[in-house]
Amino acid sequence: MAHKVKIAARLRPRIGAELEDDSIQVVNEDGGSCICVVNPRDPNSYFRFPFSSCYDQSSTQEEIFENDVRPLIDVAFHGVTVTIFAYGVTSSGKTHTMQGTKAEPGVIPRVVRALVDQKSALPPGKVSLAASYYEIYRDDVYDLFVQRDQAPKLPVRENDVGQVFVANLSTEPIDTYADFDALFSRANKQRSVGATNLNRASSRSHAILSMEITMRDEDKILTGKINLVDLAGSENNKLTGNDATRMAESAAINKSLSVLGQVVHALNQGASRIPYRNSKLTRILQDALGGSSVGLLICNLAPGAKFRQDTLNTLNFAVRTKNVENKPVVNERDNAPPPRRHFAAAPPPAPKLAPAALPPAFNSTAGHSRQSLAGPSRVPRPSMAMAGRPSIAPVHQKTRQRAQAPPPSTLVTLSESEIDARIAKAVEAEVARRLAAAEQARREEEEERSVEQELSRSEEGPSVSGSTSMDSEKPIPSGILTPLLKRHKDLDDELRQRLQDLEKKFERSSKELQLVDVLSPVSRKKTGRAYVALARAHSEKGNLQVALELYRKAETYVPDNMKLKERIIEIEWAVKNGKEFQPSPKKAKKPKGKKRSRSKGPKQARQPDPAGQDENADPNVLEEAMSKIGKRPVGELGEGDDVSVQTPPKKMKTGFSVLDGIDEAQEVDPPVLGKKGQKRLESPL
Ligand SMILES: Nc1ncnc2c1ncn2[C@@H]1O[C@H](COP(=O)(O)OP(=O)(O)OP(=O)(O)O)[C@@H](O)[C@H]1O
Repeated sequence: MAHKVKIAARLRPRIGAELEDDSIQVVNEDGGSCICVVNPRDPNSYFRFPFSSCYDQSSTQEEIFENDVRPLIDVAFHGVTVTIFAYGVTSSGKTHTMQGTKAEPGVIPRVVRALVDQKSALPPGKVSLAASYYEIYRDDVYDLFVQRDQAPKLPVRENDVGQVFVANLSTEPIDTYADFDALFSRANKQRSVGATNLNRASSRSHAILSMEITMRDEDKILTGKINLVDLAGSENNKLTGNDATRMAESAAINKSLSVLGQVVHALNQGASRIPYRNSKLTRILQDALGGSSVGLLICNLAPGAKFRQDTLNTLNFAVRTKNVENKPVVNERDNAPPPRRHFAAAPPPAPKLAPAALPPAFNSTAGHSRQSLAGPSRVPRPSMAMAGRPSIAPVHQKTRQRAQAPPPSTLVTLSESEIDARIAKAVEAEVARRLAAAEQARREEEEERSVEQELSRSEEGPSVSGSTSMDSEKPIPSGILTPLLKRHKDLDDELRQRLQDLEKKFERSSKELQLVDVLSPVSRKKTGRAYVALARAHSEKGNLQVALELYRKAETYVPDNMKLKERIIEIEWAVKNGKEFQPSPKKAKKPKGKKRSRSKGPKQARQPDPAGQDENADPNVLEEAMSKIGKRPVGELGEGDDVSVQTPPKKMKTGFSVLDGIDEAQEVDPPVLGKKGQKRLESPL
C-alpha cells in the first residue's frame, strides 16, 4: 500500500532575547490546525499551511511522542522500517525535539524506552534490540560509537539488490535503557557541534540513530527498524555570522539539504531520475523518501519575523514532502536453515519483501487487499543503514529458492559448457530487459520534452524552444549493469567486455543529467540569472505559468537563493488564484566601467543575485553558458504547492491540536480571521 510521509509541524517558544511577534502562529480551527505565516511582502495577508499535527509553543515532548511517534513503534514491531526526521532552520529546535534534555527527554530516548519496555514484556529471547549511530559531516559518514580520532570515513555502498548501506558501521546490542543512555551520551560527545550567532550548540552534521528490532519465532524472523534522524539546520550565513570553518560546514549542510529538496521535488514530478546520489544524506535516506519505509517528518519552526523566510521555506518543503509516497514492506525471513543449492543453479531473483500490512492506524486506504498494497511489479528497496546485511531476506524468497532448486538427490549435473550457456542466456536476457526498460524511459522522456517544447514555442520562449541539443539524451541510470557483472564472476571475457562497454555508455548518458553538478558556481549562477531574466520577461508579458517554470529551473541552479524561492511562492499563488503578478521594478543598469573590481577596496564585489537585483541579466547568457558547455541545462520543473494566502489572524489563543488521520495532512477551510480593514484574499484550496 502506498503510504504518504506524515508531517508534523512544531513551533518552538521564544528563547533568550527574541522579541514577541505574531509573524508565525499555530491556529486551531474546526476540525484541524494550521501554521499561519504573515506574507513578508504584504503584511495584510498571510500564508496558511494546514497539517494534521501542528504543535504550538506550549506543546510538550510527551504530546509529540504520544500522538505522532508512539504509533510508529507498533509499525516497527510489525517488521517495517520507520524513519522519523526533524527538519528546520538552524536553532528551530530539531535537536531539542529529537534528543531533548534529561528533564524533557525527546523522541529518541522515549522511543528507546518504549522499545525496551515492549521487549521486556515479551518472553526472553523473542526480541533483541541493536543500535547504530552515525553522522554525516561535510558529506562524510562517521561512526559515532567509535572514538573520533580512530573513526575512519565510512563508505556508503549498494549491494547487488540495490540496498544502500553504510559499510563497516558498528552495532551495539541494547538490553536495558541504561545501556542505551550510557552509549548515547558517550556517542553524542563525538558529534560535530559548534557555536554560531543563532545557536550556542549548533549541530554541524546530520545524525542518524538506527534501532533494529529482531523478532524470532519458530519459523520466521521479523526485522523492524526505526531510524531517528536529526538533520543539521539550513543556515543563512548573514544571520549565523559564520567563520571560515563554519562556512564550509554550512555549505555542506545547505548543499545536502538542497539535494534533499531536489529529491522531494523530483519524486513529486514523477521524474525518471531521482537525484539520490547527489549527496550522502539523500542516498542514505533513499528508503524513507519514495522507498519502503514509513516516514514522519517533524518540521521545526522558530518564531518571529527574523525566521519568517526560513519558516516559509521549511513549510514549503513540508508541503512537497507530504505528497511523497512510500511503499512499506515487511522484512521477514524464514527461520529454518536454508536448503543447499547446487553451485550451477540459476541465480535467485532479487529479493521481494512482503508488502506491509500496517496496523489499522496507518492504512490510509481502507479495503486494499494485501496483494494490492505494493503492486505486483514493484521490487521495493529494503531499509537503509543496516540494509547491507544479508539477514533481511524475506520469507518467500526462500520459498522461491526451494521451488527453483531441485532437492539434492535429483540435482542435474551440468557440463561446463552447459553452465556457460545458461549464464550467457540469463545475462543476455537481463541485458535485453534492461535495454528495453531504458528505451521505454527514453521515449517517455522525449514525449515529455516535445510537449514542453510545444508549450515554449507557443509562448515564444526565445531560448527554451531553441535548445534541443540535449533533448535526445537518454536518462539511463548509471550502474545499471554493475550488479550483473558482480553476480556473474565467471562470465567469459567477451561477454564481460560487452557488458562493460554498455555500462560505460550508460554512465556517460547518466553524467549528462548531472550537469548542474559539473558546472562551476559562476556558471551555475549565470545560468540561473539567465533563466530568471527569461522568467521575468514572461511574467511581464503575463505568461505566468511559463515564468513559473523558468523560475523553478533557475532554482535548480541556485537552490539556496531565498529571494528566488519567495518569488516562486508569490507566482504560484498568483497562478493558483488567477491573479496578476506585479514584478518588482527593474533596477537601472549601472553605467559600464563602474564595476567595483574584486581586487580593489576592502569589500568583495557583489555576487550576482539570481532572484531579484540581477533580473536585468541578459537572456543571451543562458545561450552563452550552454554553448560553453555544449549542453542544455537540466532542470526539473516544480509543481504548485498547497499554500494558501489569507488575511493575517488576529492575535489568537494558540493551542495544541492533532487530527486523528495519520497518513495525510488535512486540508481544512480557512479560519475566519482578519483585522478590521485588512484585505482578505481567497484561498486557493
Ligand atoms: N520546544 C522547546 N522548548 C524549549 N526550548 C527549546 C525548544 N525548542 C528549542 N529550544 C531551545 O532552542 C535552542 C535551539 O534548539 P536546538 O539546538 O534544538 O536547535 P536545532 O534546530 O537543533 O539547531 P541546529 O540546527 O543549529 O543544531 C536550544 O537552546 C533549545 O534548548
